[in-house]
Amino acid sequence: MSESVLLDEGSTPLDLRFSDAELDRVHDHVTDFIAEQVDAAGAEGAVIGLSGGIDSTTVAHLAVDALGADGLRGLVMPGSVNTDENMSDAERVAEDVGIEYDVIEIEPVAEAFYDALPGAADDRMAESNVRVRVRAVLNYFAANADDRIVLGTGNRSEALTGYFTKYGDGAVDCNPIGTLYKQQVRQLAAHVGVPRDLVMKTPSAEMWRGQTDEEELGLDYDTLDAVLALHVDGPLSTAATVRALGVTEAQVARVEELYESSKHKRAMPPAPAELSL
Ligand SMILES: Nc1ncnc2c1ncn2[C@@H]1O[C@H](COP(=O)(O)OP(=O)(O)OC[C@H]2O[C@@H]([n+]3cccc(C(=O)O)c3)[C@H](O)[C@@H]2O)[C@@H](O)[C@H]1O
Ligand SMILES: Nc1ncnc2c1ncn2[C@@H]1O[C@H](COP(=O)(O)OP(=O)(O)OP(=O)(O)O)[C@@H](O)[C@H]1O
Ligand SMILES: [Mg+2]
Repeated sequence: MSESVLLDEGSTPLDLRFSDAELDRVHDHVTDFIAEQVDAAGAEGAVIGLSGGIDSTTVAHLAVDALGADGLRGLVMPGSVNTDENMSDAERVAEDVGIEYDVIEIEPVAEAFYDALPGAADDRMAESNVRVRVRAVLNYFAANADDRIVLGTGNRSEALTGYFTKYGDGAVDCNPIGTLYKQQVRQLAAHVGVPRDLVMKTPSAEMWRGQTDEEELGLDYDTLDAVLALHVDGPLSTAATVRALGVTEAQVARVEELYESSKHKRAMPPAPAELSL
């Protein structure tokens, strides 16, 4: 099946997909970026956490195109919430791209944190963010030990909505797909040969059982991407965005709220202005 047939399913409020020629250029731009980042760090290669989801799968394919299979090490890190299907997909991705990978059970590490601060894990988000941050520590443990950098898998849609854990999956050395909306990541995934079932998989952070990104965000990714592109990244007012996309004012307001409330995640931690003494 051709890529265009694969991705033509369903209708999107705004088509942000690249032409075939653009897609080749995006591929080369991103693989050059990965190679340059490793080179600039004077590192031997890169580390990536593999979840079986489309973002990490796409970055793994691009990184192997950039660095060769020896240049990338995968970490598959199941916790109590991850489904067996996702974890076996993550291993399948590592095998498909031919990289060495480790499978590390994170629950004992996370449990040590829960025991260290009794009661804090009663808050579901606090508990879930610990697992995400445990994975970040392990990524850096592997990177430090092997002289590698940590590849992020964050995309533009997640960055603009703050849909990541601060110093968790956001703790990385670079974000190769960080300028691409989710819709474009899906297209690039098909372009680099990611199997169809992974391209079409429902995005999930797997913070808790049954979680889906779209349910938690309150919008489907195609609508989110469209509002981000026209209103947050683009020049259109709320009213013009509503007219252009056929979305509701409430949907635009939701995107604005996500964007505004997550500004702190896109900035260096602030310090007071320098005092002249
Ligand atoms: N205005 C502000 N200025 C400075 N700092 C501020 C702040 N507001 C909160 N904070 C700090 O940020 C913390 C909250 O941020 P954070 O710890 O990230 O936690 P939070 O944003 O509450 O939760 C993480 C979100 O990202 C989603 N996520 C996580 C991981 C992976 C994925 C995925 O797509 O795979 C998605 C997750 O489902 C959830 O919606 C606060 O505890 C506080 O320390
Ligand atoms: N169980 C896991 N093992 C290893 N890495 C993980 C695991 N869960 C999450 N990660 C890392 O955290 C990143 C953020 O998760 P996220 O869900 O946004 O991406 P994804 O799973 O690759 O794609 P999707 O958003 O479509 O589910 C992943 O891309 C991966 O690098
Ligand atoms: Mg996921």
